Amino acid sequence: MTTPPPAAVEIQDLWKRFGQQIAVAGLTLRLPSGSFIGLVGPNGAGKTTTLSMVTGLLRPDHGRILVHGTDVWQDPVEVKARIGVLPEGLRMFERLSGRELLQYNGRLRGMPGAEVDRRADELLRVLDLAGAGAKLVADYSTGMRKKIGLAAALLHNPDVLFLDEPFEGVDPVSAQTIRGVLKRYAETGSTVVFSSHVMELVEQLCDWVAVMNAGQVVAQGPLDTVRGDRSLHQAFLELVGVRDDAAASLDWLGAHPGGAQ
Ligand SMILES: Nc1ncnc2c1ncn2[C@@H]1O[C@H](COP(=O)(O)OP(=O)(O)OP(=O)(O)O)[C@@H](O)[C@H]1O
Repeated sequence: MTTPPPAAVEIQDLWKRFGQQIAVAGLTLRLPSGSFIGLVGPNGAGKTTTLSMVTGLLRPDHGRILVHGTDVWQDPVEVKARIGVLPEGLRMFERLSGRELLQYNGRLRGMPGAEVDRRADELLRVLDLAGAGAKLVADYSTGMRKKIGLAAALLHNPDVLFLDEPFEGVDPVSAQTIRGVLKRYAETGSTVVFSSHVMELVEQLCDWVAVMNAGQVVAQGPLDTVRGDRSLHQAFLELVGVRDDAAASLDWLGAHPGGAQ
């Protein structure tokens, strides 16, 4: 019997409630180190809430989260030094240029200035932002914002990278660039955890998948085990219980025989 790889992230009985809404309901999850992990689930499943709690941005009501064995909420400084985060709806310092943003992030993390400059140059070049390094972040497009956010998350070479929908609103060329950077990062034995709605992308990139529904994990494991002999798309629809008849009651929609009503 082979021993399983150590956990990069271990979540035990995690709960989060917003008023009447239970967003995360007793979630338990183990994400192996050195894996490329896809977190999938329908809208409102609790992915962003979970990632926010795992990365120390949102305090859980209950439960425990360990990143490489360190408790996120008991020892946040140590954990935050080891992780990189690209949150959803990333808020950035809009009046800094892309390069200044990276320099600021690097200095905040205590890195020497010369090393920050060297890495910032390389990241800007690899992410096709070299020509936009002096442009204000406020003037960046959606895809450029994702890329500079990714650069900021990678700058200190974290052990684990958390990305909330990194490909949302990104064109195919930029998506390819981001994919290349993430693959290169994962090949070094680091761990990537990203949420996405694009099953094809998760299938292409990930070797491990966790499927969430209604605040809980309904499947987790190696990609091949979770999808079985189906596509991930099909497995996902079956796991979260797709409703084929959802639109049937919209009998007023379409067909205007006697003119529009
Ligand atoms: N700050 C908040 N206040 C109130 N309810 C919230 C808040 N944040 C999340 N929720 C609710 O918690 C549930 C889970 O939301 P969450 O954003 O975590 O889901 P998600 O899986 O990331 O969804 P999506 O795929 O649409 O981004 C939803 O019902 C949402 O309305």
